[in-house]
Amino acid sequence: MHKAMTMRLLHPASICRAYPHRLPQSHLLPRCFNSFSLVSRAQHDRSPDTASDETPPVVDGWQRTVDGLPDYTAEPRGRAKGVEWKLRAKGRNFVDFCRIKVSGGQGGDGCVSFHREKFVAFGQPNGGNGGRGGNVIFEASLNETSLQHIPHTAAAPRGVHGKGSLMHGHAGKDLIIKVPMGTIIREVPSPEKEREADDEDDEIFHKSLELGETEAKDKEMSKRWVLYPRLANSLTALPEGKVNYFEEAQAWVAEEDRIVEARRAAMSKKPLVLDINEYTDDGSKFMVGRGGGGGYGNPHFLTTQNRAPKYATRGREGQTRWLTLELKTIADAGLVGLPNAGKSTFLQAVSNAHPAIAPYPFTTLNPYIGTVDYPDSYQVKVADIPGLIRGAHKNIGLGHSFLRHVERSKVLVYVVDIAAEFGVKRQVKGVDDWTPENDQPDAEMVSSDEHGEESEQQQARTDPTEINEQYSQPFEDWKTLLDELEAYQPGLTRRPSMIIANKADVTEVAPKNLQLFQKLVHDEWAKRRVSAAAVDAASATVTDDDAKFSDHAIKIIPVSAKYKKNIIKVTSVLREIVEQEKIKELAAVKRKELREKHEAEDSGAFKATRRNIMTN
Ligand SMILES: Nc1nc2c(ncn2[C@@H]2O[C@H](COP(=O)(O)OP(=O)(O)OP(=O)(O)O)[C@@H](O)[C@H]2O)c(=O)[nH]1
Ligand SMILES: [Mg+2]
Repeated sequence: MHKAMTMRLLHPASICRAYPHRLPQSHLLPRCFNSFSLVSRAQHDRSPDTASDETPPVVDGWQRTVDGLPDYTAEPRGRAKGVEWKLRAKGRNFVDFCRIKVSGGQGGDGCVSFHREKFVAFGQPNGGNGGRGGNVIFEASLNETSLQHIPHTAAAPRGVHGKGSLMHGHAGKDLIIKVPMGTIIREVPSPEKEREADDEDDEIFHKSLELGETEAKDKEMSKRWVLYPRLANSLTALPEGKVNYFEEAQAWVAEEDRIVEARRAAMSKKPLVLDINEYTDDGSKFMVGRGGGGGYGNPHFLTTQNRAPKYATRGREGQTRWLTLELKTIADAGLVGLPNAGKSTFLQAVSNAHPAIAPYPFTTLNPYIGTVDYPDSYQVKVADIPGLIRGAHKNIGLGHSFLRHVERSKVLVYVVDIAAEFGVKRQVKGVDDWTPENDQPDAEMVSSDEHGEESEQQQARTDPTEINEQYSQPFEDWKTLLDELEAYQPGLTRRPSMIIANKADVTEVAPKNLQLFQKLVHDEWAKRRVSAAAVDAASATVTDDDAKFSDHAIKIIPVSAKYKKNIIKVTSVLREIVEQEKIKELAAVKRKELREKHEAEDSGAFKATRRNIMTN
């Protein structure tokens, strides 16, 4: 009985080793645990109850037909839950935004100690200083691609306390956290709630203890000072005529504290903002949490009058900051398109990347970067992002926060499915089933104009191609993309752009669609440029080159990403635009550097004159 109970508690692997003769034939399989599960599954398959079950058994992820063959018409289990599961943002292991609390390590405490030796009655003070606390440092790294590894709190280790015989404590080790290129670090105010809760906790603690006045004073003192045993008693009962050197030392330390506080306040006047961009070198380091200084050992307070100081200071607290980290991928071109437009297929066709490609929406969940290699070793980085859908700015679909990954791209590449037809491609189950019918206007609008809404709905139910010959589904898709980009960041669509009319191999509809699409796009682009120029002229504030509307006409290139047709043309056009933009950007950077240099020179001259005036 006892043996049987023990067996039940044992891990299957250990049972394998302990009782090999009790196992079925399958114990010869390499892993015991697998053998058990296989046996149980085999038994399950054989049992008559299971055979009569209404739902067919699932093996290797595929449902089985009545004959026991895999039913390839049914979706595999994992995939069936795909879209809904993804929409709930489950299973995402890519993090592009996070908040972190960094705190530098506290300094080590100084030590109170005196030299002890035979025949030396009163040895000199020899307590060592404490080591400084470790710093929290961010290091720009090309090897990181996500913020997943960033901890919620990062505290550097504290400095080691000083010891007797003048042994200084060593400094705490710096905590180095690698952050990917393209990360923007911003300091944010510390959450108020937490601070209040902390204060309350302290108060409750003090009240519960009901500390007496002297006890509370001692407690306060021990936060800053390390005192020799029974020093406090000797100070209170100081004989007349004796000087209290401890008060003198307290005044020095208070003065130093004031200076340190003032310096810290001056340094933290402006909240920290760091941009680790493409001009940052790999391995560059940025200190974000400074460690506190170490405490002084008692020799620090030695004077000609006071030969035996019996006090040392504690280490200072490290700097604490709350930071947000936002990763904005750096690429030369960003692919923007509806789900299933073929963005990932295009990336695979032009670059060395192998993103996931499948005929269901939101295959791509995380940005993916591919590099297009040209014969002369020139490279263009292209970022593939999840698909955008109408209403993404209202958090429909996967939302639009992932657009931060094309925000820094020099060129926007719209990928449009040129074979799209009204009501055909929108019947994909899940998210992509938007039609003009279920795009209901806002509740306020409904109440204000009920009759108008009715007639609008009636119109929307019919096929727009029947009413309007100029209706083009690819054009509507492209406009959706523009609207969503503008909703994310006004002015983003002014960037240099090109359009890839993908799926041009679908010859039944693509050529007809392309003609109408080209005409409509060119008209719309011209209209946008004119209105943008008018807005710029009205507001004289637009001086930045980036904010101006891109000066070239938008190019539309028919492509078949799946069959790799017209790829050379599209990559050469892409390179042309990227090169132009790089030249412009470089010129802007040089201008900025020159301006900064002049400013520095001017301020230097001013300082020199001031010094001259002071010395004269
Ligand atoms: N006929 C044809 N099919 C294509 C072409 N390009 C892509 N497809 C198909 O379109 C489907 C979707 O392709 P993806 O590359 O996954 O589309 P995506 O835009 O990355 O989609 P999401 O990642 O969901 O946003 C796949 O079944 C592709 O085989 C093309 O040029 N011609
Ligand atoms: Mg994709």
